[in-house]
Amino acid sequence: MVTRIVDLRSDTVTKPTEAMRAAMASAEVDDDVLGYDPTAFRLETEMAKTMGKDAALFVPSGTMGNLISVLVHCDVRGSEVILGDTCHINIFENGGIATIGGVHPRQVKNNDDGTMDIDLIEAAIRDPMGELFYPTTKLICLENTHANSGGRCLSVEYTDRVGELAKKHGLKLHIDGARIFNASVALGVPVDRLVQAADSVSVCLSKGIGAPVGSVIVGSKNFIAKARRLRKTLGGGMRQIGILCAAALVALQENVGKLESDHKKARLLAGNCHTVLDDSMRSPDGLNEVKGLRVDACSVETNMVFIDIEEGTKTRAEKICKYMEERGILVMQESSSRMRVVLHHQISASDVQYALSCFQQAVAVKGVQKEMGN
Ligand SMILES: Cc1ncc(COP(=O)(O)O)c(C=O)c1O
Ligand SMILES: C[C@@H](O)[C@H](N)C(=O)O
Repeated sequence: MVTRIVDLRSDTVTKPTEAMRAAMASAEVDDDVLGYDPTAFRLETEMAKTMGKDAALFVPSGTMGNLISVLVHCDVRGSEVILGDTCHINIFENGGIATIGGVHPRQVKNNDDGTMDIDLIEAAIRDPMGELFYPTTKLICLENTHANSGGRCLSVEYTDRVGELAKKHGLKLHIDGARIFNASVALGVPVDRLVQAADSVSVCLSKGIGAPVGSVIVGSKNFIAKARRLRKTLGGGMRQIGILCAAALVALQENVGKLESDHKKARLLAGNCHTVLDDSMRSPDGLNEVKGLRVDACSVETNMVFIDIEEGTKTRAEKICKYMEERGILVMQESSSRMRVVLHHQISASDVQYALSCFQQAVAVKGVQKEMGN
């Protein structure tokens, strides 16, 4: 009988802490459409300062944060945005920038590390001489950390170079910073420096930061004024949102300092990276030593681990996920041969060891071994 659920599906699954619930219950609130909810104002002021931008706006989700940001930058018909082919905006947001915003996506291949080659970005910029035929390039989007690359971090040097390219061509730069704090902690770069080159950033508070709901977009005062209006257009203008913002303020205080521990737990689960020299990061064994599974432990930079089923094994991800779920461990199935686990502050080191042992059993169990031809 399962007595405890170890939820590794995502860092979006965390439950509000008692401190968050207490803050929600006592939050000072007002109508944020007719004026300013005072707690929302506090959160937005804090986030603008933290991110090094002039203004900020609370939004219900990261998806809406990205949509609003793209639509503010791409404000004329026929606009085009350059973005990665495996980025969240392109894969997981229902194509909202096109279906709702009429913005044309111009995909550039994402590299394994989440970057796009800068020369390919530049090659994707439309030549104004062809304006009779071409959409108009208005925006470049980056994603840091890059989720579909396994939570890989974009360096500040790379981000600055893309920013210089955008400026050179009169374009804007938006960063989908759903997990920007994870990148900041992993890189050891202050978050405001990491996004310095960006005109706008969408930051999820409901992921590793652990708030129950919400994201914040940051940018110039003029950008945020337009974003506020667009949020209302999209139905995101909400009334006494101080109840949600109070939890986010607590989350920012409580959890940014725990992100490094989330990363360590991810490395513990993934296993040794052959290039790791620091023994404090070594783990005696990890998923990368489990026969039948393949994990690139060296690509684990933050809180995500992608787990592939080795070539030649006949088991499938859904079988392993089911086996794990029967033991109280929830894992995200990415495909028939790929699974993802995401670490967060409500996963303990003992949970990690339990998950590791269950994965080992899952691929050692007779049925699976037989299928694996052992
Ligand atoms: C990289 C990235 N961007 C944006 C989002 C969207 O955030 P939300 O789920 O709050 O809409 C997510 C995940 O949810 C994400 O992983
Ligand atoms: C699934 C995806 O939309 C979500 N952002 C996650 O990483 O869990």
